[in-house]
Amino acid sequence: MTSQPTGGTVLELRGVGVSFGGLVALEDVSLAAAAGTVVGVIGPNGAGKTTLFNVVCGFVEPNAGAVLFEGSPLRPRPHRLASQGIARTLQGVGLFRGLTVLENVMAGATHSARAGLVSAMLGLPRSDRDERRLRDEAMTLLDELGVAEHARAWPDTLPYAVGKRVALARALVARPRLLLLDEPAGGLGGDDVDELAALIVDLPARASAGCSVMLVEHHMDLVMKVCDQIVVLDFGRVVASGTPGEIRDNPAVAEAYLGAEVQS
Ligand SMILES: Nc1ncnc2c1ncn2[C@@H]1O[C@H](COP(=O)(O)OP(=O)(O)OP(=O)(O)O)[C@@H](O)[C@H]1O
Repeated sequence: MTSQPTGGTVLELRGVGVSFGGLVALEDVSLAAAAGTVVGVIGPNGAGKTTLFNVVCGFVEPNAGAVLFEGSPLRPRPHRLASQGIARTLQGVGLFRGLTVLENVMAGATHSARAGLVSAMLGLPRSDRDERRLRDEAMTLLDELGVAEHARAWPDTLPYAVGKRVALARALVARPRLLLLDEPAGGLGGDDVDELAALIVDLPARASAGCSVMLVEHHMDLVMKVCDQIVVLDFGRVVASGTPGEIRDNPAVAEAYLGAEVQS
């Protein structure tokens, strides 16, 4: 890996290491995610995938290496992530139960609204124009993701697959330049996974606000379908990276998964 940021690289990890006490969760991990692409991070259980995401989000501080976002050192702060241009969806759904679907999506953009939902919750004055703009943006996203009819519903009443889409809308409303998807297909059935794949493939090229995508996923079928580049972790190290075709044929990948159940 070069020491100069390459043009068009949105996220770069250089020699990142993370230890939890004596346990090495990531060791000398280097990877680069090109702008406008979908990058998959795969590997058996305990390989370090979630830890890698947590490093990018600032939940875990690496004890070695560097993280660069758009060529500059990234000092991620979980509470400021959206304003730094990064959004993340969680495993499961993770919507706020006390807010409607529309309010949940609006809450994803509070950093960009001069006075947003947080102000509203705190009873602070806010600009009607800001709120209208945010509401429109949130509705547009729900519409794009095919779940606008649920805008006034409460999260608890939603079918699981709809909840996942709402969570995606909430992440997208902040117009991230990098979107981290943590097991987006988890808990979804076959048809829903296919529809999700189509949505993910389109994310980098969205007219309103395209973004690069990095995803952690056990669902191999989805990974192979949507990713431009795949990074394979095993015991905290990168054991392979390449296109889906290269990864499929890589013996080191088969070895990493030997004995591990691969969901397809
Ligand atoms: N906060 C923590 N404290 C101690 N050990 C941790 C912590 N977080 C992760 N680990 C350990 O680090 C290693 C990597 O875990 P991580 O959750 O990143 O793997 P993963 O690839 O996401 O696994 P899975 O596919 O099961 O979610 C594991 O051995 C895990 O037990």
